[in-house]
Amino acid sequence: MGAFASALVYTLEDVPGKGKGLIAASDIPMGTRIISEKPFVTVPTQVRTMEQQWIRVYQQVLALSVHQKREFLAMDNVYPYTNPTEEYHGIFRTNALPIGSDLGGGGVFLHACRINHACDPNATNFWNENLDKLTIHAIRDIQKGEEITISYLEATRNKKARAKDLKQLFKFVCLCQLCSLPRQQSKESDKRLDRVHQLDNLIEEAGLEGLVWSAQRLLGYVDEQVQLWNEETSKLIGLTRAYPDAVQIAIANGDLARGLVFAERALALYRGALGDDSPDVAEYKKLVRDPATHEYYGMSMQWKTAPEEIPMLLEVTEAAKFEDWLWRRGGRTVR
Ligand SMILES: C[S@@+](CC[C@H](N)C(=O)[O-])C[C@H]1O[C@@H](n2cnc3c(N)ncnc32)[C@H](O)[C@@H]1O
Repeated sequence: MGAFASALVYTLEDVPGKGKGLIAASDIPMGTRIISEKPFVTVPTQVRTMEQQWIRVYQQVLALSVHQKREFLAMDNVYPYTNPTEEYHGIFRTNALPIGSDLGGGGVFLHACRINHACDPNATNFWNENLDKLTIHAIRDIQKGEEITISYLEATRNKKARAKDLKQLFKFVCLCQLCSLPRQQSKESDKRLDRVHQLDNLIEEAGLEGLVWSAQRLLGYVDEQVQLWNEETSKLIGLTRAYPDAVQIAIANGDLARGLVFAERALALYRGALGDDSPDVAEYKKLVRDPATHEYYGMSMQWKTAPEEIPMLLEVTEAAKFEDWLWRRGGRTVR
Protein backbone atom coordinates (compact mmCIF):
# COMPACT_ATOMS: atom_id res chain seq x y z
CA MET A 1 0.00 0.00 0.00
CA GLY A 2 2.99 2.26 -0.49
CA ALA A 3 3.29 5.46 1.50
CA PHE A 4 -0.27 5.65 2.75
CA ALA A 5 -1.15 5.29 6.45
CA SER A 6 -2.92 2.16 7.60
CA ALA A 7 -6.18 3.64 8.93
CA LEU A 8 -7.25 4.70 5.44
CA VAL A 9 -10.35 3.33 3.79
CA TYR A 10 -8.43 2.72 0.57
CA THR A 11 -5.21 1.19 -0.69
CA LEU A 12 -2.97 2.18 -3.59
CA GLU A 13 -2.85 -0.66 -6.06
CA ASP A 14 -2.06 -1.50 -9.66
CA VAL A 15 -5.17 -1.21 -11.78
CA PRO A 16 -4.98 -2.97 -15.18
CA GLY A 17 -4.65 -0.45 -18.01
CA LYS A 18 -4.61 2.58 -15.68
CA GLY A 19 -1.31 2.49 -13.79
CA LYS A 20 -2.01 2.79 -10.09
CA GLY A 21 -5.33 3.67 -8.49
CA LEU A 22 -7.18 3.79 -5.16
CA ILE A 23 -9.21 0.75 -4.16
CA ALA A 24 -11.78 0.78 -1.32
CA ALA A 25 -10.45 -1.26 1.61
CA SER A 26 -13.91 -1.41 3.20
CA ASP A 27 -17.46 -0.52 2.22
CA ILE A 28 -17.70 3.28 1.95
CA PRO A 29 -21.24 4.66 2.34
CA MET A 30 -22.40 7.55 0.13
CA GLY A 31 -21.53 10.92 1.69
CA THR A 32 -18.37 9.65 3.44
CA ARG A 33 -15.35 11.95 3.33
CA ILE A 34 -12.69 9.67 1.90
CA ILE A 35 -9.83 12.18 1.72
CA SER A 36 -9.12 15.63 3.13
CA GLU A 37 -5.73 16.78 1.97
CA LYS A 38 -3.40 19.77 1.46
CA PRO A 39 -1.50 20.08 -1.84
CA PHE A 40 2.27 19.80 -1.87
CA VAL A 41 2.86 21.51 -5.21
CA THR A 42 0.56 24.35 -6.28
CA VAL A 43 0.10 26.87 -9.06
CA PRO A 44 -2.30 29.68 -8.10
CA THR A 45 -4.81 31.25 -10.49
CA GLN A 46 -2.65 34.33 -11.03
CA VAL A 47 0.13 32.29 -12.66
CA ARG A 48 -1.03 32.41 -16.26
CA THR A 49 1.82 31.72 -18.69
CA MET A 50 3.37 28.30 -19.27
CA GLU A 51 6.85 29.71 -18.49
CA GLN A 52 5.68 31.05 -15.13
CA GLN A 53 4.13 27.65 -14.37
CA TRP A 54 7.36 25.81 -15.23
CA ILE A 55 9.38 28.02 -12.87
CA ARG A 56 6.82 27.81 -10.07
CA VAL A 57 6.59 24.00 -10.24
CA TYR A 58 10.36 23.55 -10.62
CA GLN A 59 11.16 25.71 -7.60
CA GLN A 60 8.64 23.90 -5.41
CA VAL A 61 9.85 20.45 -6.41
CA LEU A 62 13.43 21.45 -5.58
CA ALA A 63 12.26 22.53 -2.11
CA LEU A 64 10.48 19.20 -1.35
CA SER A 65 11.88 16.77 1.20
CA VAL A 66 13.61 13.68 -0.19
CA HIS A 67 10.54 11.58 0.64
CA GLN A 68 8.10 14.03 -0.96
CA LYS A 69 10.24 14.35 -4.07
CA ARG A 70 10.30 10.57 -4.44
CA GLU A 71 6.50 10.50 -4.17
CA PHE A 72 6.16 13.32 -6.69
CA LEU A 73 8.47 11.63 -9.20
CA ALA A 74 6.56 8.35 -8.81
CA MET A 75 3.40 10.03 -10.11
CA ASP A 76 2.13 9.54 -13.62
CA ASN A 77 3.34 11.79 -16.46
CA VAL A 78 1.74 11.55 -19.88
CA TYR A 79 3.78 14.38 -21.42
CA PRO A 80 7.17 13.93 -23.11
CA TYR A 81 10.16 15.70 -21.52
CA THR A 82 13.84 16.28 -22.17
CA ASN A 83 14.86 17.92 -18.87
CA PRO A 84 13.72 18.08 -15.22
CA THR A 85 11.80 21.35 -15.70
CA GLU A 86 9.64 19.75 -18.40
CA GLU A 87 9.36 16.50 -16.45
CA TYR A 88 8.11 18.21 -13.28
CA HIS A 89 5.68 20.30 -15.28
CA GLY A 90 4.43 17.19 -17.09
CA ILE A 91 3.76 15.50 -13.74
CA PHE A 92 1.96 18.63 -12.58
CA ARG A 93 -0.25 18.79 -15.70
CA THR A 94 -1.08 15.09 -15.55
CA ASN A 95 -2.09 15.19 -11.89
CA ALA A 96 -3.17 18.68 -10.78
CA LEU A 97 -6.71 19.08 -9.44
CA PRO A 98 -8.53 22.45 -9.35
CA ILE A 99 -7.91 24.61 -6.27
CA GLY A 100 -8.59 28.20 -5.14
CA SER A 101 -11.79 30.18 -4.68
CA ASP A 102 -12.36 30.36 -8.46
CA LEU A 103 -10.92 26.86 -9.05
CA GLY A 104 -8.48 28.52 -11.47
CA GLY A 105 -5.39 27.18 -9.70
CA GLY A 106 -4.04 23.65 -9.56
CA GLY A 107 -2.58 21.48 -6.81
CA VAL A 108 -0.84 18.13 -6.68
CA PHE A 109 -1.94 15.86 -3.84
CA LEU A 110 -0.17 12.76 -2.61
CA HIS A 111 -3.31 10.67 -2.27
CA ALA A 112 -6.10 12.32 -4.27
CA CYS A 113 -4.00 12.51 -7.45
CA ARG A 114 -3.82 8.71 -7.52
CA ILE A 115 -7.54 8.52 -8.18
CA ASN A 116 -8.38 7.49 -11.72
CA HIS A 117 -11.13 8.92 -13.87
CA ALA A 118 -14.61 7.63 -14.66
CA CYS A 119 -17.28 9.57 -16.57
CA ASP A 120 -19.81 8.20 -14.04
CA PRO A 121 -17.61 8.44 -10.93
CA ASN A 122 -18.42 7.19 -7.46
CA ALA A 123 -16.62 10.08 -5.73
CA THR A 124 -16.16 13.81 -6.24
CA ASN A 125 -13.32 16.24 -5.61
CA PHE A 126 -13.90 19.70 -4.17
CA TRP A 127 -11.61 22.52 -3.03
CA ASN A 128 -12.84 23.50 0.42
CA GLU A 129 -11.90 27.15 1.05
CA ASN A 130 -12.81 26.89 4.73
CA LEU A 131 -10.34 24.06 5.30
CA ASP A 132 -7.84 25.13 2.65
CA LYS A 133 -7.88 21.49 1.63
CA LEU A 134 -9.19 19.29 -1.15
CA THR A 135 -11.87 16.83 -0.14
CA ILE A 136 -12.99 13.61 -1.82
CA HIS A 137 -16.50 12.41 -0.95
CA ALA A 138 -18.30 9.23 -1.94
CA ILE A 139 -21.31 10.18 -4.09
CA ARG A 140 -22.56 6.59 -4.24
CA ASP A 141 -22.13 3.64 -1.91
CA ILE A 142 -18.74 2.14 -2.75
CA GLN A 143 -18.17 -1.55 -2.10
CA LYS A 144 -15.01 -2.98 -0.60
CA GLY A 145 -12.66 -3.85 -3.48
CA GLU A 146 -14.25 -1.34 -5.88
CA GLU A 147 -12.05 1.31 -7.46
CA ILE A 148 -12.60 4.86 -6.22
CA THR A 149 -13.08 7.21 -9.19
CA ILE A 150 -13.61 10.92 -9.83
CA SER A 151 -14.35 12.80 -13.04
CA TYR A 152 -11.49 14.79 -14.57
CA LEU A 153 -13.93 16.63 -16.82
CA GLU A 154 -15.75 19.85 -15.95
CA ALA A 155 -19.02 18.62 -17.43
CA THR A 156 -20.45 15.26 -18.45
CA ARG A 157 -20.81 15.66 -22.22
CA ASN A 158 -21.66 13.00 -24.80
CA LYS A 159 -19.33 10.03 -25.28
CA LYS A 160 -17.48 11.45 -28.29
CA ALA A 161 -16.81 14.82 -26.61
CA ARG A 162 -15.62 13.11 -23.40
CA ALA A 163 -13.31 10.80 -25.34
CA LYS A 164 -11.81 13.75 -27.24
CA ASP A 165 -11.03 15.72 -24.05
CA LEU A 166 -9.63 12.71 -22.19
CA LYS A 167 -7.41 11.76 -25.13
CA GLN A 168 -6.12 15.31 -25.53
CA LEU A 169 -5.54 16.12 -21.87
CA PHE A 170 -4.75 12.77 -20.25
CA LYS A 171 -3.90 10.48 -23.19
CA PHE A 172 -6.18 7.60 -22.35
CA VAL A 173 -9.28 5.89 -23.69
CA CYS A 174 -11.99 5.66 -21.04
CA LEU A 175 -13.62 2.27 -20.53
CA CYS A 176 -15.84 3.26 -17.59
CA GLN A 177 -19.37 1.89 -17.28
CA LEU A 178 -20.88 4.92 -19.02
CA CYS A 179 -18.44 4.65 -21.93
CA SER A 180 -19.02 0.87 -22.15
CA LEU A 181 -22.82 0.94 -22.30
CA PRO A 182 -24.43 -1.17 -25.05
CA ARG A 183 -24.95 0.83 -28.26
CA GLN A 184 -28.62 1.69 -27.76
CA GLN A 185 -28.23 2.70 -24.11
CA SER A 186 -25.17 4.72 -25.00
CA LYS A 187 -27.13 6.59 -27.69
CA GLU A 188 -29.92 7.33 -25.22
CA SER A 189 -27.46 8.60 -22.63
CA ASP A 190 -25.76 10.81 -25.24
CA LYS A 191 -29.13 12.23 -26.24
CA ARG A 192 -29.90 13.13 -22.60
CA LEU A 193 -26.48 14.66 -22.02
CA ASP A 194 -26.67 16.68 -25.25
CA ARG A 195 -30.05 18.06 -24.18
CA VAL A 196 -28.72 18.91 -20.68
CA HIS A 197 -25.86 20.78 -22.35
CA GLN A 198 -28.22 22.60 -24.72
CA LEU A 199 -30.42 23.64 -21.78
CA ASP A 200 -27.33 24.84 -19.88
CA ASN A 201 -26.51 27.12 -22.80
CA LEU A 202 -30.06 28.43 -23.00
CA ILE A 203 -30.08 29.18 -19.26
CA GLU A 204 -26.72 30.93 -19.52
CA GLU A 205 -27.82 32.95 -22.57
CA ALA A 206 -30.91 34.20 -20.71
CA GLY A 207 -28.59 35.93 -18.21
CA LEU A 208 -29.65 37.83 -15.13
CA GLU A 209 -32.58 39.56 -16.86
CA GLY A 210 -33.91 36.19 -18.00
CA LEU A 211 -34.38 35.19 -14.35
CA VAL A 212 -37.36 37.52 -14.30
CA TRP A 213 -38.43 37.96 -17.94
CA SER A 214 -38.13 34.27 -18.84
CA ALA A 215 -38.68 32.82 -15.37
CA GLN A 216 -41.31 30.29 -16.38
CA ARG A 217 -39.32 29.03 -19.35
CA LEU A 218 -36.09 28.80 -17.33
CA LEU A 219 -37.73 26.88 -14.49
CA GLY A 220 -39.07 24.49 -17.13
CA TYR A 221 -35.53 23.99 -18.44
CA VAL A 222 -34.18 23.18 -14.98
CA ASP A 223 -37.12 20.83 -14.36
CA GLU A 224 -36.24 19.01 -17.58
CA GLN A 225 -32.54 18.86 -16.60
CA VAL A 226 -33.39 17.31 -13.22
CA GLN A 227 -35.54 14.68 -14.95
CA LEU A 228 -32.77 13.93 -17.46
CA TRP A 229 -30.14 13.66 -14.72
CA ASN A 230 -32.34 11.28 -12.78
CA GLU A 231 -31.90 8.82 -15.67
CA GLU A 232 -28.09 8.92 -15.40
CA THR A 233 -25.80 7.09 -12.94
CA SER A 234 -23.75 10.27 -12.52
CA LYS A 235 -26.90 12.17 -11.54
CA LEU A 236 -25.63 13.58 -8.25
CA ILE A 237 -23.07 15.84 -9.88
CA GLY A 238 -25.69 17.08 -12.37
CA LEU A 239 -28.28 17.69 -9.66
CA THR A 240 -25.83 19.74 -7.57
CA ARG A 241 -25.68 22.11 -10.56
CA ALA A 242 -29.39 22.12 -11.39
CA TYR A 243 -30.97 22.76 -7.97
CA PRO A 244 -29.02 25.99 -7.26
CA ASP A 245 -30.41 27.34 -10.58
CA ALA A 246 -33.93 26.48 -9.43
CA VAL A 247 -33.26 28.27 -6.10
CA GLN A 248 -32.23 31.43 -7.96
CA ILE A 249 -35.20 31.44 -10.34
CA ALA A 250 -37.77 30.93 -7.58
CA ILE A 251 -36.31 33.45 -5.14
CA ALA A 252 -35.58 36.11 -7.80
CA ASN A 253 -39.32 36.10 -8.44
CA GLY A 254 -40.35 36.33 -4.81
CA ASP A 255 -41.36 32.65 -4.50
CA LEU A 256 -39.97 31.87 -1.07
CA ALA A 257 -41.97 28.65 -0.67
CA ARG A 258 -40.46 26.95 -3.71
CA GLY A 259 -37.11 28.65 -3.12
CA LEU A 260 -37.02 27.02 0.31
CA VAL A 261 -37.79 23.53 -1.02
CA PHE A 262 -35.16 23.87 -3.76
CA ALA A 263 -32.63 25.18 -1.21
CA GLU A 264 -33.32 22.20 1.10
CA ARG A 265 -32.63 19.83 -1.79
CA ALA A 266 -29.44 21.67 -2.77
CA LEU A 267 -28.32 21.60 0.87
CA ALA A 268 -28.81 17.83 1.13
CA LEU A 269 -26.83 17.30 -2.08
CA TYR A 270 -23.99 19.60 -1.00
CA ARG A 271 -23.81 17.99 2.45
CA GLY A 272 -23.16 14.60 0.85
CA ALA A 273 -20.82 15.75 -1.89
CA LEU A 274 -18.89 18.51 -0.10
CA GLY A 275 -19.37 18.06 3.64
CA ASP A 276 -20.89 20.10 6.44
CA ASP A 277 -17.83 22.31 6.74
CA SER A 278 -17.94 23.57 3.15
CA PRO A 279 -18.78 27.21 2.29
CA ASP A 280 -21.63 26.07 0.03
CA VAL A 281 -23.29 24.15 2.84
CA ALA A 282 -23.04 27.24 5.07
CA GLU A 283 -24.65 29.35 2.31
CA TYR A 284 -27.55 26.93 1.81
CA LYS A 285 -28.10 26.49 5.56
CA LYS A 286 -28.56 30.25 5.72
CA LEU A 287 -31.03 30.15 2.83
CA VAL A 288 -32.99 27.33 4.40
CA ARG A 289 -33.27 29.39 7.61
CA ASP A 290 -34.38 32.45 5.64
CA PRO A 291 -34.65 32.28 1.83
CA ALA A 292 -35.27 36.03 1.71
CA THR A 293 -31.56 36.58 2.49
CA HIS A 294 -30.71 35.51 -1.09
CA GLU A 295 -29.07 38.37 -3.00
CA TYR A 296 -31.66 38.09 -5.81
CA TYR A 297 -34.68 38.24 -3.55
CA GLY A 298 -36.87 41.17 -4.58
CA MET A 299 -35.76 41.38 -8.23
CA SER A 300 -39.41 40.63 -8.98
CA MET A 301 -42.43 39.64 -6.89
CA GLN A 302 -44.40 38.09 -9.76
CA TRP A 303 -44.49 34.67 -8.00
CA LYS A 304 -44.72 36.01 -4.45
CA THR A 305 -45.24 33.30 -1.80
CA ALA A 306 -44.27 32.88 1.85
CA PRO A 307 -42.35 29.83 3.17
CA GLU A 308 -45.50 28.80 5.07
CA GLU A 309 -47.26 28.18 1.75
CA ILE A 310 -45.41 24.92 1.03
CA PRO A 311 -48.14 22.27 0.66
CA MET A 312 -46.58 19.93 3.23
CA LEU A 313 -49.44 17.44 3.22
CA LEU A 314 -49.23 17.06 -0.56
CA GLU A 315 -45.51 16.33 -0.24
CA VAL A 316 -46.25 13.37 2.00
CA THR A 317 -49.40 12.03 0.39
CA GLU A 318 -49.03 12.77 -3.32
CA ALA A 319 -45.40 13.14 -4.28
CA ALA A 320 -46.08 13.52 -8.03
CA LYS A 321 -48.55 16.35 -7.45
CA PHE A 322 -46.09 18.02 -5.11
CA GLU A 323 -43.49 17.98 -7.93
CA ASP A 324 -46.09 19.52 -10.28
CA TRP A 325 -46.63 22.31 -7.75
CA LEU A 326 -42.90 22.74 -7.13
CA TRP A 327 -41.96 23.11 -10.79
CA ARG A 328 -45.10 25.12 -11.62
CA ARG A 329 -46.11 22.53 -14.25
CA GLY A 330 -49.46 22.30 -16.01
CA GLY A 331 -50.04 25.76 -17.40
CA ARG A 332 -47.38 26.79 -14.94
CA THR A 333 -49.72 29.17 -13.17
CA VAL A 334 -50.20 27.20 -9.97
CA ARG A 335 -49.30 29.26 -6.91
C1 LIG B 1 -3.95 11.73 -11.96
S1 LIG B 1 -3.29 10.30 -12.67
C2 LIG B 1 -4.17 9.05 -11.86
C3 LIG B 1 -3.28 8.08 -11.14
C4 LIG B 1 -2.40 7.26 -12.05
N1 LIG B 1 -3.12 6.11 -12.60
C5 LIG B 1 -1.14 6.79 -11.34
O1 LIG B 1 -0.72 5.64 -11.55
O2 LIG B 1 -0.57 7.59 -10.61
C6 LIG B 1 -3.99 10.44 -14.27
C7 LIG B 1 -3.49 9.41 -15.25
O3 LIG B 1 -3.94 8.12 -14.86
C8 LIG B 1 -4.35 7.36 -15.99
N2 LIG B 1 -5.81 7.16 -15.92
C9 LIG B 1 -6.69 7.80 -15.13
N3 LIG B 1 -7.93 7.35 -15.30
C10 LIG B 1 -7.86 6.40 -16.25
C11 LIG B 1 -8.81 5.57 -16.88
N4 LIG B 1 -10.12 5.62 -16.58
N5 LIG B 1 -8.38 4.69 -17.83
C12 LIG B 1 -7.06 4.62 -18.15
N6 LIG B 1 -6.10 5.40 -17.59
C13 LIG B 1 -6.48 6.27 -16.64
C14 LIG B 1 -4.01 8.19 -17.22
O4 LIG B 1 -2.72 7.84 -17.63
C15 LIG B 1 -4.02 9.59 -16.66
O5 LIG B 1 -3.25 10.47 -17.42
